[in-house]
Amino acid sequence: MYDKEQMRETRRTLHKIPELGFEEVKTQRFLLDAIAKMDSDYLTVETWRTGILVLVRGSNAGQTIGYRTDIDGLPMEEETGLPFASEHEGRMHACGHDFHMTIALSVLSYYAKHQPKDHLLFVFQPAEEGPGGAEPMLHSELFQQNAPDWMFALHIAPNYPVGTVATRPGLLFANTAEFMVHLRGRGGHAAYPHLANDMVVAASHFVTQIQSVVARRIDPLDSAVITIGKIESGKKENIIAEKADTEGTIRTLSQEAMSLVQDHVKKIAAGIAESFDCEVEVEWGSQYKQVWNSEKVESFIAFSEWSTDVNFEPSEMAMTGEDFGFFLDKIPGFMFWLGVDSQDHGLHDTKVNPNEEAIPVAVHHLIDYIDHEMEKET
Ligand SMILES: CC(=O)N[C@@H](CCC[C@H](N)C(=O)O)C(=O)O
Repeated sequence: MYDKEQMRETRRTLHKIPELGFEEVKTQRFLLDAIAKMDSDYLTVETWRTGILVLVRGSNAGQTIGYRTDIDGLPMEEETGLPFASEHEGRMHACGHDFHMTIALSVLSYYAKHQPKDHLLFVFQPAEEGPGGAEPMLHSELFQQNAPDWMFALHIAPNYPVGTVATRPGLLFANTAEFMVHLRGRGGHAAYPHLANDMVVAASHFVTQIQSVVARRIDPLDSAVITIGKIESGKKENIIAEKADTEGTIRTLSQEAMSLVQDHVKKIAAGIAESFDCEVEVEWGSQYKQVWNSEKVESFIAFSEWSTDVNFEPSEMAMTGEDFGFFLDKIPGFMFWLGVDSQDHGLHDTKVNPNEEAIPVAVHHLIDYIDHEMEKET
């Protein structure tokens, strides 16, 4: 198995080469090379787009256990100042997928040397941050040929200390929907607003008005979030902008709340077009299913509570999204948080710096847990 030093080196190499969803060419190459070096005659390695599926054939299999890691980075400029910071301009592993991949590779390298009793399917999935690799991968012939009986995955958690694993039965992560709103008016001179049709003002009203959906349309005992993460408009202080493009994401705990919010985003956009006498187009991007932990999570919770190597915390639901929800919609399993102690800078922060000590903790806990699950079946 990888030793601590190899884990650190692997993580740092991956950290330097973040790539966006379905562009993970270097990442895939790196992973394939690392897997090839494991040189085991009971591994079957197949690629699916920029992802990889590795089947570890068990010696006396009664089940197939799936373990998934995501492999893509984010469109962000890293500001950590670390010596192994991203070498790809405008790209960063700011959501821990470099950790996730390193952990998956390390666990795989262990089973490449110690043949498991059951089959293990390692899923290196592209495009979690968007446009979403899980859904098409799940439906691919390749995945279906080796579909696991149950599967699980982890996500780093900056708010928990190293050594902590946290999860809960049922809903863990929210339903998500990306949307883009394009407003088109008439540009002009800053001194003559009455002759133009200002899309900065229209977009500002849109952004403010949609916040009232959460405050006034969602049952206070339910929950929703609407975040506009990007606005693009205008060229100069004295030119009235003829267009504004906004991008946002909706998060809800229920599918009903999701439909309601989406409906109101459309209505408000139409209202803005009417009152500002402009054109509007609402475009929907990827929509992820909630992450729902099946009863299988109980075995992980019990095992983690009993283990002296980790500290188990019952976690709250989170408004983060994860396309692993598509796998869990069809296959029993669960997701859990892994503490990486980056309190000042969280996920999607240009300065997030998770503690690498969490990697061996996760690797050993995963191997112990998988071994325990395989022993139960004998
Ligand atoms: C764990 C995490 O941060 N996941 C992402 C998933 C992206 C969902 C999609 N691109 C969207 O923005 O709706 C997250 O932002 O929660």
